[in-house]
Amino acid sequence: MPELEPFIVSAPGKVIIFGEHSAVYAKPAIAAAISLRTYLMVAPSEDEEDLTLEFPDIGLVHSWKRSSLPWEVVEKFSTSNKPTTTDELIPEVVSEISKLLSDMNQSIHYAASSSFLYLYVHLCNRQTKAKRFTVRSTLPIGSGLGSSATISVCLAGALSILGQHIEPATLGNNDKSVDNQDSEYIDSWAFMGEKLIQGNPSGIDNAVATHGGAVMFQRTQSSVPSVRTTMRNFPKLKLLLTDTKQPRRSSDLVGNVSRLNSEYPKIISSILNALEDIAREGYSIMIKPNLDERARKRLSELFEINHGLLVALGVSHPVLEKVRILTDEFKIGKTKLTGAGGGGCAITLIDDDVAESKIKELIAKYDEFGFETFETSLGGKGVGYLNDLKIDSEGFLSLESKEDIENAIGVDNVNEWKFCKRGGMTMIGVALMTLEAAVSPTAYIAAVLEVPTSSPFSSKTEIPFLISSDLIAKTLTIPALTTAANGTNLPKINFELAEIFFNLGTIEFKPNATPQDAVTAIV
Ligand SMILES: Nc1ncnc2c1ncn2[C@@H]1O[C@H](COP(=O)(O)OP(=O)(O)OP(=O)(O)O)[C@@H](O)[C@H]1O
Ligand SMILES: C[C@@](O)(CCO)CC(=O)[O-]
Repeated sequence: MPELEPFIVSAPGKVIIFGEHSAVYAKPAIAAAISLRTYLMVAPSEDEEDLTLEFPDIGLVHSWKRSSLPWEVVEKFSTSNKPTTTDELIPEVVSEISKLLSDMNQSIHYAASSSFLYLYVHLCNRQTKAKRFTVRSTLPIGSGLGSSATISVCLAGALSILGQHIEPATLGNNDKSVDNQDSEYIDSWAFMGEKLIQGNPSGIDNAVATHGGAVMFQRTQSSVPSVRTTMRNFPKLKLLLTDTKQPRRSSDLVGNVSRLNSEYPKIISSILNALEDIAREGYSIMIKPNLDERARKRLSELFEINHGLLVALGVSHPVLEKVRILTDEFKIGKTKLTGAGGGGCAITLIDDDVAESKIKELIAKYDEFGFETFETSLGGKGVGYLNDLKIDSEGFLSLESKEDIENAIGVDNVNEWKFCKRGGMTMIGVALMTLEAAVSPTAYIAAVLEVPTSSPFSSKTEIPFLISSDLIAKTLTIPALTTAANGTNLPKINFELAEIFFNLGTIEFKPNATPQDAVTAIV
C-alpha cells in the first residue's frame, strides 16, 4: 500500500427528526446528516512504539506503548484476517482495556479512550506502527447531534485503513462512479465503538455519520441486519436548531429509559408504540412530493406530540422546556428535543407564514438564556477521506475556531475530499435549516422506491406503494438511466417507471411495508 500518511477522516453529526429513544427498542426513526463535522488526523508518531490520542475538545492527551495493548486476548478471539464485528462487545477485551485506563477518572475521557482502544486492537495489529491521532470537531459535544458517533465513525474509518481492511475512499464530490462497500464495514465497527461510549445504541447515529444523507432507520431485535432506508426527497420545511448548552450524557438518558421500561413495561411500551406511529406517520408525510397546508400542520402536531411523549419518558429538561415555551409564546412553530435529550439540542419546525424578523427576535431571546442557534444544512456527505495534507498535526491543533477548522480542511471547502458513496443531497439552510429538494416524478420515485440490498450490517428496503409484482418485475428489468444521475446506488428505475406510475395513478402509500413485503414484491 502506498504511503498514506498523514491523512484525515471526517464524519457528520445528525439530527433526529422523529424516533429518538424508541429507536433503541427497534422502532423506526428518521434522521439526517448535518454539516457540522468531526475531523480525525492520523500522523506518524515521533516514536513508532507510542500510540498517542489527542482529544483537545475534551482536554485529553494520552499515550500508550503499542506493546502494552492486550494483543493475546484479541488474537484468541480473532477468526479471520479481516476482522468482523461481534453482536456484543467481547467482555475479556473490554476488561483488559479498562486496566489500561485505570488512571482516567473523567467518564468523558474514559468513554472516548475505551472506544479508541477497542477499535484499535481489533482493526490494527502488533506490527502496525503506532500513530498520533488528533481529533477536532465543529459539533457541540454531548448535545444530541451525534458527536460520539462521529468519533466512532472517524476512528473506525481511519483504523480500518491503517489495518488495511479497506482502501481509502476514492469518490470525488461529483463523481458518477460506483459506490464501494467499505462504508458498511466502517459502519459496523463504528457501532462497536458507539457501544463503548453510549452503552446501548440503536445504530442510527453511526449509520447517518457513515452514510450521510437522510434515512429512516430501524434496528432489529437480534443479530439480523438493521434496516436503513435512504430518503432522497424531503418536503420543504424550515427547522431551527437550538443548543441549550445544558450538558448531559446519552448513556445516562438511555439507561434511565431502560430502567423505566423494566419498572413499567406496559406503560412504557405504549409510549414506544406511539413514538413508532409518529415516526411512520412523519415518514409518510415527508416522502410525498408536495406538502399541502394540512400535511404541514400534521407534521407540526407530530413534533408536539413527539416531544410530549419524550417528556413522559423523562428525557426532557427545564431548559428544553424553556426553548419550547418560547417558541410557543412567539407563535413560531412547534419544538421537540432531538437526540437523547436531558439538555442538548431542540429542533423547531417553523410555521410557513412566520416573518424573518420574528425569528430573529426569538434568536435574540435565546441568546439571553445562553442558548445557541446553529446554521447548518441537512443531508450532506457521510464519512470522507483526505490526504496530501497542507497542514500537520501542530497546525491542525492550532486552528482556533470552528470556522478556522472549516476553512482549513472542511469538507465543503477543500475539493480533494473523497467519499465511499456518491450522493447525499444537500438541503440548504442559513440560520434556519431548510429541508428542501426539487420534486420531480423521477426523483420522487427514486426517493420512495428502494429495493433491498443486504450488507454485513444494514440493509435498505422500502416498497411504500402497493404495486403488482408484475409491474415491479417488469420495471426492474429496465436499465437504470435517470436515477443513476441522481445518485442512487440501488437498482435504477428510469422515467418509464414514473410514467407508468403517474399514468396508472397507482400511488397508494403503504407505510408499514416490511423487508419481507419488499422481497415478496420483487420475486
Ligand atoms: N470532539 C470530541 N472529542 C473527543 N471525544 C468526543 C468528542 N465528541 C464526543 N466525544 C465523546 O462522545 C461523548 C458524548 O457522547 P453522547 O452520546 O453523550 O452525546 P452525543 O453523541 O453528542 O449526543 P446524542 O447521542 O444524543 O446524539 C463524550 O463524552 C466523549 O466521550
Ligand atoms: C437516544 C437515541 O435514540 C438517539 C441518540 O442520538 C439513542 C440511539 O438511538 O442510539
